Amino acid sequence: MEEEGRRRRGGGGRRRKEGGGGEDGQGHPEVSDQPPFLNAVAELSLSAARLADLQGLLADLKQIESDVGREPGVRRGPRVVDVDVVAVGNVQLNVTSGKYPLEVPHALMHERDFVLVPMSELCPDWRHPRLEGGPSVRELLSGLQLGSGVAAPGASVEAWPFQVAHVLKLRQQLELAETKEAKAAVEVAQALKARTAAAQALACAEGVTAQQAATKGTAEAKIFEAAEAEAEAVKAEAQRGQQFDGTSQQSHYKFVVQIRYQMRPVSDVRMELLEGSGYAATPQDSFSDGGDHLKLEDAVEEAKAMAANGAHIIDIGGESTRPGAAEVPHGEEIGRVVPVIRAIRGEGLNVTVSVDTRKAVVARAAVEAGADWINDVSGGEFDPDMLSTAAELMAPIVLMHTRGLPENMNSARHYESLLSEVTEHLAARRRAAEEAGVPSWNVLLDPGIGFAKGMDHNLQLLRSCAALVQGLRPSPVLVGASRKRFLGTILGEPDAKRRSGLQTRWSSSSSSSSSSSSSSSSSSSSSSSSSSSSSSSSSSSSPPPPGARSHLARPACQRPLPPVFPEMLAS
Ligand SMILES: Nc1ncnc2c1ncn2[C@@H]1O[C@H](COP(=O)(O)OP(=O)(O)OP(=O)(O)O)[C@@H](O)[C@H]1O
Ligand SMILES: Nc1nc2c(c(=O)[nH]1)N=C(CO)CN2
Repeated sequence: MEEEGRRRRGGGGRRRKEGGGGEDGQGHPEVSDQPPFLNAVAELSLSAARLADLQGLLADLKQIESDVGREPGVRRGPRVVDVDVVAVGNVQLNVTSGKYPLEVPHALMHERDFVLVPMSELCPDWRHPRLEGGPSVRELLSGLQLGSGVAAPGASVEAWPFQVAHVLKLRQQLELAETKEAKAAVEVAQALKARTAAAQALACAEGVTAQQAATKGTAEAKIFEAAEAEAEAVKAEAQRGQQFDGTSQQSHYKFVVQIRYQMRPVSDVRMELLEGSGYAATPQDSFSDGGDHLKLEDAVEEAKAMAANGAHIIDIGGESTRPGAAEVPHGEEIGRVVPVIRAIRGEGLNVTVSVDTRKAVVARAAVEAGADWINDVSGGEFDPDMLSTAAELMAPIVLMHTRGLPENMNSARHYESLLSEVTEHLAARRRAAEEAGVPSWNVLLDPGIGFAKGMDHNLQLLRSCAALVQGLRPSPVLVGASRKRFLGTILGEPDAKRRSGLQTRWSSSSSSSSSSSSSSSSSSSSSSSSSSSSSSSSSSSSPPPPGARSHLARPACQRPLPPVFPEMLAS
């Protein structure tokens, strides 16, 4: 009761933020170790029928949560979406029976900064009908210590997590609708649209384009469609001149709904193998395709085979990044990559097409030809126009860690503290990208395995993937390790083409630690190097190559999902 009494006096005495640990005031432990949420509130007007059946309304909200993909889990724990009724005008309700008990206003709304901050923009003068003195949202907020990640209204946008800034931006862009109700409904739709930003980040992490994500009937697409339908319905009702709250005092029965989307759990951000990193339109220059892909048709066939074998990302490069490689003039580079990108796009393959280039003009030509994202091994440092070009193209960009140029990077391998130097460098590159106008959700970071790094550095970075992901959150982290030289050293396989077997082993969950790569069966064929050999090789029973370490052979990757490196390599 004491607890309850304190809670009901308002925000002044209690200073808690979700995720702060302890209990939540309702006997549910807070789950502090979870990814951040995108928080929004929206105000809608209720129809008379809805007002008479608020539990039915809650049931519908629960249905939306489930449609979006929420599954039963730990109370207050990670959830992809949470839609709560915050308040309904000055209604006070506490129904404890039924499938969905309902307390209105929401029992904890007055002590949640993530509710009060957005609410203070929407309806700062709404008064809590149950708390002593009927404090307004403004007053409740002023008595509350803000948690990190939530800024006071009016604070600079930089202080906000990017998701919230995005919601704000959308709100500013709102057109004035004819009626208050329609405006509110459109606003919900707009706020939900903010999710597309997150969708894009997820799409990057999952190796699909945002466009594909939106057309795939994903959670994001569904909720957005639902919100738009709602907006249309309310608009239509408004046009018919109906009242929505069943009373003549519409503003009393505004219904405030809180919508929280949880960002993808960081531990779940998948480390993509940069499939096909050796797949270049430049046979003489490519670091590991051995000159197999001279012809466009071969390149397309290879791309098809890779996609069929579960590749999520196909990286097209027209300039080798191998140590010592020389620069290719940009016109020539464009001539190498653009036809391949066009041809692959023409095949309609469900893969992310990445263009591996350090040059802005090449990136532009490639994106215009259909590439989904830019992969810049110089982290945007080689060409001063790269980051602004990515911003202008609204293209996601992979920023990789390296030092110097491919010509001299091998002489820049001294690190005092590898992990922190790589992490700090990447964080600085991300800041530079943001300053150039690239939204942070369009940035992917890559530690650059093999770039200004020796064998031990590579292994240390791979073992530290979890720390990298943690240190670089919330950006997706991408790792390209397939067929690199250090793997050949470990496996005793100097021929890059034959190293594809390592990937095969990773991807073959049924293989035992002693089963080996059989890329030899296909590596001599011009159209089946790289990951295309994986399906044929899983049946192999040839002995492990000399020097193969059993821990690397641990099966982990279940196609089509790519492996998570930390799980794979941490011993
Ligand atoms: N105003 C309200 N809005 C939403 N749910 C409510 C409300 N009042 C009571 N509930 C009840 O709370 C229960 C748990 O809600 P939910 O599953 O959204 O919890 P949660 O997401 O873990 O926590 P919360 O929503 O409090 O952040 C539901 O079964 C619902 O019936
Ligand atoms: N982002 C990224 N791009 C690459 C990488 C890599 O590891 N990461 N490796 C390559 C071949 O050495 C070529 N391109």
